Amino acid sequence: MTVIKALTIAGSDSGGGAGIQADLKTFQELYVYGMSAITAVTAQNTLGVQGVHPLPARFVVEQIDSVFSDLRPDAVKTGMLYSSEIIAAVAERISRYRVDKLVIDPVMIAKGGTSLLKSEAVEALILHLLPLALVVTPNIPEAEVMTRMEIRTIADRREAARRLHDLGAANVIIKGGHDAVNDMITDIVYDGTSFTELSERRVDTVHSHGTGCTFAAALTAQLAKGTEMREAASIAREFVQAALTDTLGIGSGHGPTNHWAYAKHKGVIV
Ligand SMILES: Nc1ncnc2c1ncn2[C@@H]1O[C@H](COP(=O)(O)OP(=O)(O)OP(=O)(O)O)[C@@H](O)[C@H]1O
Ligand SMILES: Cc1ncc(CO)c(N)n1
Repeated sequence: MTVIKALTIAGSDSGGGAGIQADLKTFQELYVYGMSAITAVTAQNTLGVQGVHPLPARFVVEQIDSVFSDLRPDAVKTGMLYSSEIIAAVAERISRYRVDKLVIDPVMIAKGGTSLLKSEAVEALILHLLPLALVVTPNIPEAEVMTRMEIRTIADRREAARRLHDLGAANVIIKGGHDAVNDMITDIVYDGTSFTELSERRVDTVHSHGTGCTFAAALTAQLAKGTEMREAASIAREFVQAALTDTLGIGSGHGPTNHWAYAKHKGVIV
């Protein structure tokens, strides 16, 4: 049996719904062996983020080196990176290890409003990391910050995707979860040539903590297996839709999505 492996470089969410925990659960559900390099530890639950404690950049690098020197991953995902020091260090290692399947989820702000990326680090993310991306997966506010444009319509999303591609990301997926207007939620996938729209019915739930991490982790798992970009994005979309629909209903705030739901509904592992 060939074991497919993926590495997530991200922050820890003590509540288990987002960050490293969401990534590893998602990898596991999709039969990918999960590994982690933790950038920051958050004290977090369904009510919000109570504390953030970043790790030194050199210790993030030490974790990455430990993984690569022994367990070469088939794909790498980044999530919360917190500072420009951590971003520069991660980018250097991604280049050094010639990672060709890098998924960047440009995590900036938690749902309750806590910053997970210092504002000074946005430029570093764009300059150092974006050019290394096989795919970047911003939500609408993150895409607005990175492109410095306002995104209202699907045409705006396409323009933002073109700009992020021009900044160096080979593929761009702009997620539509923050579109409060429509009953359908549309993610757009841009490969530098053509656009694909992934539309699903909006799930009306407060239990949506970690959707972004879960989407990018499912995408990473599929890319690690060799699935092509559009198909991988479509499976990731399906994974999140199931995780939002078959809700766990735990916690008294914005609860986690259900990482078991996809396999349960499919009955088989893809
Ligand atoms: N209410 C919803 N119903 C259906 N799909 C949703 C809903 N909210 C988000 N999604 C989907 O979940 C994925 C993540 O999208 P979203 O825009 O919420 O990312 P995000 O803001 O980065 O997530 P997070 O809140 O974890 O930071 C996308 O595939 C999006 O289409
Ligand atoms: C650690 C961590 N990463 C990402 C997110 C975004 O959902 C979060 N809330 N916490």
